[in-house]
Amino acid sequence: MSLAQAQCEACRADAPHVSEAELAELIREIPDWNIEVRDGHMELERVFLFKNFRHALAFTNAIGAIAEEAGHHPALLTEWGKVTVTWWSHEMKGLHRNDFILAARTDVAAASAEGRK
Ligand SMILES: C[C@H](O)[C@H](O)[C@H]1CNC2=NC(N)=NC(=O)C2=N1
Repeated sequence: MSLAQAQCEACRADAPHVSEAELAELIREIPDWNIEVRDGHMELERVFLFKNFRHALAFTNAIGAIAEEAGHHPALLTEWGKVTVTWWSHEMKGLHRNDFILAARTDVAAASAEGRK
C-alpha cells in the first residue's frame, strides 16, 4: 500500500514524533519535499508552480478538501502561479507520520492538477 493510501491517525499532543530512522524511511517516499526547521520543530514543505493565480487557487482548494477529510491541516500560501504547502502537526509541535501521509496525498493531487508549470 502506498503512503498516500495509508490511514491517518488522530493527532494529539502526546502522539509520537517520527524517529530518526522512520524519518529517513518516510522522506524517501516524498523526495520533492524539504524539511524546514521553524520555531524549534521540523516541517515538510514543497512549492508547486502554476501557469496563473486561478490554477494555484484551485490547487489550494483541492488540498483544503484533502485536509478537511483527514482532519489534519497544512499551512497554504497561495501566490500568482505558486502554492507553498507546509505540513506539520501543530498540536504536538513536530512531524508525525500523518504529515508524511498528507504530503504524499498532496503529491497525488498535484499529479492531476490543472495548469502546472
Ligand atoms: C481538534 C482538531 O482535530 C485538531 O486541532 C487538529 C486539527 N488539524 C490539525 N492539523 C495539523 N496539521 N496539526 C494538528 O495538530 C491539528 N489538529
